[in-house]
Amino acid sequence: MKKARIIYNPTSGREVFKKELPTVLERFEIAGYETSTHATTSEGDAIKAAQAAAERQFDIIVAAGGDGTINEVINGIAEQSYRPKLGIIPTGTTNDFARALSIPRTISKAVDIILADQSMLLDIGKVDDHYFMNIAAGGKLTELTYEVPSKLKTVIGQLAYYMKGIEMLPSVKPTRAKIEYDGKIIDEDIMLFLISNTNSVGGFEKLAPEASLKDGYFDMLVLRKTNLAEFIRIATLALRGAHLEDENVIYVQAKHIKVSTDEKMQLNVDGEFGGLLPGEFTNLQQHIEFFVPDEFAELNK
Ligand SMILES: Nc1ncnc2c1ncn2[C@@H]1O[C@H](COP(=O)(O)OP(=O)(O)OP(=O)(O)O)[C@@H](O)[C@H]1O
Repeated sequence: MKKARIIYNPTSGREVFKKELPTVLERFEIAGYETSTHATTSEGDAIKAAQAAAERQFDIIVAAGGDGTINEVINGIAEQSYRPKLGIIPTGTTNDFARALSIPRTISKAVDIILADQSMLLDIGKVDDHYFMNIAAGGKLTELTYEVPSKLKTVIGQLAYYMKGIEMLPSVKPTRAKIEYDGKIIDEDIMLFLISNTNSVGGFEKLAPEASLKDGYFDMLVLRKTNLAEFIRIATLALRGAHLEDENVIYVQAKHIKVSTDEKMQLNVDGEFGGLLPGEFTNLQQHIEFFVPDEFAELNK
């Protein structure tokens, strides 16, 4: 009998998963899985739980939560020699990775995808000694995401980021950065850089339109020094994916990237604080096997 470990964050999003857990377990049992669950208790707990599940040779791990929970589960298994397949039930406030995989937000539909048993090996990113699946970013602008209180995020979701962003825009200053990628160098004053594994970032679905989750490449966007008016113009273009032609935007694909800055700069990894730069980023091609819907599989043949 196949074994499934369900790791869920009971505090995630609107806290609805626990109520549906008995139904979810029953569906997995009917489909032939022996199931067990782990409710996460604090930050970092899903890392340990996922690592233990890999060591105990579970066939699959189901991660129910937001991007934070999925990030931790990935960090728990990325370095293991045996890595269970990963199913996602998006129940968080931010579910960028699930959106990139076209996984539905409804719990029962997300379970359908896992039980349909279609999986694909996908890329993840590594920065120094931790892993990410969506994005690593730096720049004064990205630092604002930590300033949104989590209560506020739960209540109004994505909007909280934008409100805080608009409030902080006038104080955003450029930073001198040296970015080495696959043997080339960018050495300029920049507003921000984004090293993206997926095309769906912070609610902007067309930010890195060519990003593929199996090609082994990051899509890197660098925004050169701009004034406030230019910045707002480019952000508006980015909403509909028309920013790549702008002379202030550098868009390249790379497997290996090193970033260092003159001033102290924080790194944001999958929406959380990820330490200070410098940082070295490596794309680990097709490193983890995920359950995906037909729609995603068709587009990513
Ligand atoms: N029982 C718990 N109590 C408090 N925090 C927890 C608990 N379990 C996990 N966490 C932390 O909550 C973080 C965010 O979780 P997750 O992404 O699943 O939910 P979310 O609702 O999308 O969160 P966010 O408000 O950060 O967007 C996780 O990275 C983890 O560190």
